[in-house]
Amino acid sequence: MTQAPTRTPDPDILLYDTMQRQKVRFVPTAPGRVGMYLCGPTVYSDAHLGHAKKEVAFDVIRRALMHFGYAVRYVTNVTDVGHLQNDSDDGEDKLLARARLESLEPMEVADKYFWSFVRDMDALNVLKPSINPRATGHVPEQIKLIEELIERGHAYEANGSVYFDVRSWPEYGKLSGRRLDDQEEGTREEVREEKRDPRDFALWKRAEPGHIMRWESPWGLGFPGWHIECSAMSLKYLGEGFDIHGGGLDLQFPHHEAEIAQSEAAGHPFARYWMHNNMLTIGGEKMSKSKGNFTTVQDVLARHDPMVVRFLLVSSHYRSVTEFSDAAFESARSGYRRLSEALHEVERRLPSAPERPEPALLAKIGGHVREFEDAMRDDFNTPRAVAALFGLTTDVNAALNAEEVGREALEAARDAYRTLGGDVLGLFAEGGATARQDDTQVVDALMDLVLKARQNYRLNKQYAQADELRGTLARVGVTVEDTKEGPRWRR
Ligand SMILES: Nc1ncnc2c1ncn2[C@@H]1O[C@H](COP(=O)(O)OP(=O)(O)OP(=O)(O)O)[C@@H](O)[C@H]1O
Ligand SMILES: [Zn+2]
Repeated sequence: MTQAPTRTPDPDILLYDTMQRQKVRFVPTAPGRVGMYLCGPTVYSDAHLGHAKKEVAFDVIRRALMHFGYAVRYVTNVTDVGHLQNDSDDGEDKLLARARLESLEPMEVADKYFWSFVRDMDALNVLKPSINPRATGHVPEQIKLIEELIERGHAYEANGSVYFDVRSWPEYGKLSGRRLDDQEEGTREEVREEKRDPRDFALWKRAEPGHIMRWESPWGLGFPGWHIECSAMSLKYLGEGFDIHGGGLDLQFPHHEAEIAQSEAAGHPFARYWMHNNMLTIGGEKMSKSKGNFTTVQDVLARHDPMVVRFLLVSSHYRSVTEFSDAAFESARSGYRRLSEALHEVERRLPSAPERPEPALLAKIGGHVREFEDAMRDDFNTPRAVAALFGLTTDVNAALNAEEVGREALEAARDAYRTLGGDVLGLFAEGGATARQDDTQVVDALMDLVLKARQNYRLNKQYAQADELRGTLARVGVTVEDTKEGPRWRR
């Protein structure tokens, strides 16, 4: 989704650029337009709440840029090949391992977890990407980039695999400041011998016999390495020197370092700003699949309103750690309720609000809007932005409790909640769990009535009418069964 800008692009946005290690003023290459790339999921298992923190963090950044008048092209990839276990150059492909475990085709695994990811992100009100390219759909682009690197002397073939020659690129390590890492743990002797330097990383891997995800290449049958897809796809869809590249802090090294080296060494200027989200932790440790200390987004959503989950995530800054705990959910729930109840009260009163001048209240509301925007201009400081919404709520509640508030002030308050809390932070979405719960109650009550009516028809031997009711329900996918305990329905 690329929203048409509604205001002149704001020139005063500061963001923390990991490369420059400081907050800098954001100046896009094309005035008013932002190209943004985010490293997306490896689709081999359900997303956990840590993944959601990253997605929500960058969704808010995107929404804020849109709010500040920029048209954003937001590209995030789907890794469906090449991500090997232990994130190294050796080991089994994460998708293949999963496919064997679940007796599925690798592409079934990719689709299953891709759609599960999409459902989770929809529930959390994360905007859909403008482009959502898959690694397997861009193998020719990856091969071309690897060929360019070989031509320029920055990559070499060894035994059907191709490695990036780190020693040929002195800038390698400039993002993370790390210069040495041998990444050799768990690597087979054979792979170690293939590399000229232990830091070299795979651009292309020879497919061992039995490896089913493989493609023809100038180096024989194989598959792309994990890092190269992001360079190939971001450059393809956003162009050289695109604006913002995002991802989790843990991806800085080796993944982002590799992305930069292999793009720039091939002659393609890469991202101009690097943004990294910090981790969601549990008991102080990073939530991660491999540690097994994770809670899936689905499990969380089964217990909590998605808007409360989102509120919890935006209540801490994207560069801060978010600790996952029952207490954190409890406080997010009460915080979110405070805001949403005030908004609902404002909207409830609006249709019958009187016309009356309230300059003092309007000025207060305007002040909170400015505080919110200033916070978001300052490296997307969502905790300060949320505090501004609480400030707004204190003033709005005081006015609502004291007197009948006029239309103009109520409209200003509603717009503040809907635009800042809704459009920018992505809160107050329709159809959140609260709404769903209400719907379930309504549907249950209606179905009770319908089944009682059908029972009455049957008692009165009006079988045609009883069957018609059952038929109508069947057409919308509801089955009625008669059991000893009475009729039951399911869909
Ligand atoms: N706990 C977390 N908090 C924030 N972001 C996270 C967290 N875990 C993973 N991410 C981000 O999600 C993306 C995908 O991560 P990845 O698939 O490696 O998840 P993971 O749980 O760390 O898996 P593994 O333990 O197998 O490495 C990365 O950008 C990563 O930074
Ligand atoms: Zn990436």
